Amino acid sequence: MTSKPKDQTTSGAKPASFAPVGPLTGQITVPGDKSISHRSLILSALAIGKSEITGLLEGEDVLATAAALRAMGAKIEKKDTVWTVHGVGVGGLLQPETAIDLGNSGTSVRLLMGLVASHDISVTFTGDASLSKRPMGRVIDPLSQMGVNFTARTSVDGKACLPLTVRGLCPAVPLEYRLPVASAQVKSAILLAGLNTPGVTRVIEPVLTRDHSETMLKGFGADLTVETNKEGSRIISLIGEAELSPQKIKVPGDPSSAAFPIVAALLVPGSDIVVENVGINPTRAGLFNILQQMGGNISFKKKRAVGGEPVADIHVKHSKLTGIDVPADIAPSMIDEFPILFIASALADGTTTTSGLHELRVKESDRLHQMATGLGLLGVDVTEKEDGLVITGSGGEPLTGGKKIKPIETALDHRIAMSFAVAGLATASGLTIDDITPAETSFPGFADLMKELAS
Ligand SMILES: O=C(O)C1=C[C@@H](OP(=O)(O)O)[C@@H](O)[C@H](O)C1
Ligand SMILES: C=C(OP(=O)(O)O)C(=O)O
Repeated sequence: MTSKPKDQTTSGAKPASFAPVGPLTGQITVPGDKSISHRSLILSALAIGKSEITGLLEGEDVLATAAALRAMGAKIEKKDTVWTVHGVGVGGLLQPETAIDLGNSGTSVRLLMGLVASHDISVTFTGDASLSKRPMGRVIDPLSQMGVNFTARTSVDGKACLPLTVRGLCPAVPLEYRLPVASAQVKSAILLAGLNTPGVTRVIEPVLTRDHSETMLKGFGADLTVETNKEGSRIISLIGEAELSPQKIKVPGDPSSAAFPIVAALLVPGSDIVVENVGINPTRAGLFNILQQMGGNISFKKKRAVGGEPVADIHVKHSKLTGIDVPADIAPSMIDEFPILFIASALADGTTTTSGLHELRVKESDRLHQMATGLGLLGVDVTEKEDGLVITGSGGEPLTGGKKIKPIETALDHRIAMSFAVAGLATASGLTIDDITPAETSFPGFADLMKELAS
């Protein structure tokens, strides 16, 4: 089982202060990609035989996925730097003995709901205060159409939420499903359910989202094809009752984690850093593109492929940034990077507008609201709209919030915590966030790494 979930009322929250530092310099690496790490463990657990994973993100979210898979029969262990997974084969998951606690991790719960849906087992999932508020109907709806049965708690606003129980069906009914929301988690849940389902499971994706599941399913030997129809939608077809063969996987550094030191280096005068071995898959690299358009001096060195994913060393120098209109259609390729983009925008010259970001309201926190509130405390000119923020930046002048203001609330959200940690470097006299511990979900060692860059 996972460690005890953090809860806002009883947690061991650790406030932390971040203040201006000298130039950031040096070469660093960031922890492994979270999305690829979850999928590496899940697909390895379904292969027959031993897979080996290096570079796995050892953050709380991924460790929660590992614990869940162990509870369903996979043997997962770490020796030196290598994780080995002895898979049970597609269809071979066992009934866990107790409920599975997935802590703060939306990806874990949504992907695992799909995974267990086509097994003849019944699994109860729980999570922390943040995960328990997030909508699960988006996964329950398609999987129910496959004949799977769910019981979920209904939230006060009528949403299906954790705790929930999935009663899997084997064989499930194959599904053709058009995604009503741009979500790689929903797409992946359906494809994972399709692995143990006879016939063809098909997902129609009108808006491209991160494509790691498709790439990795093919890499493990699944019969999966992707076509684009006349309207430009992707049609992903998977032939079920698949046999997956074990793999050796190298997980690249997470672009969503690299985003924090990269924006910090853009903001702190005199900085010059290289973040090595970062994934630059176009379905994930929207932030880098936007920062370049804002005037960020960001260049990609030694571009190469690692395990089917494009990777580069990213060189960043301090830059004067200019506000821009961020097109709504770039959102899926930088969906987790908006909090840190808002910090960059708060220091840019001119106004940055964002739109089409309803999804940000149902992440680990309501990210539009948390960011607008925190930026407001720092004296930033920010307007919260229904689907985005409008921010007029300081033109590089330090933000005026200081130690006198109350701690910025992070609401169990790692990206909010790390974004305001970076903002602290660009204040006149520092700031305090109410809890740095959420960073452990995706970026263990975040605060130490930032200190290392400043020393
Ligand atoms: O599939 C994934 O690994 C993820 C998909 C995204 O969520 P949505 O599918 O809800 O957009 C993203 O926000 C999350 O951090 C990871
Ligand atoms: C939204 C995120 O993750 P998850 O949905 O897995 O909790 C994130 O990492 O920003």
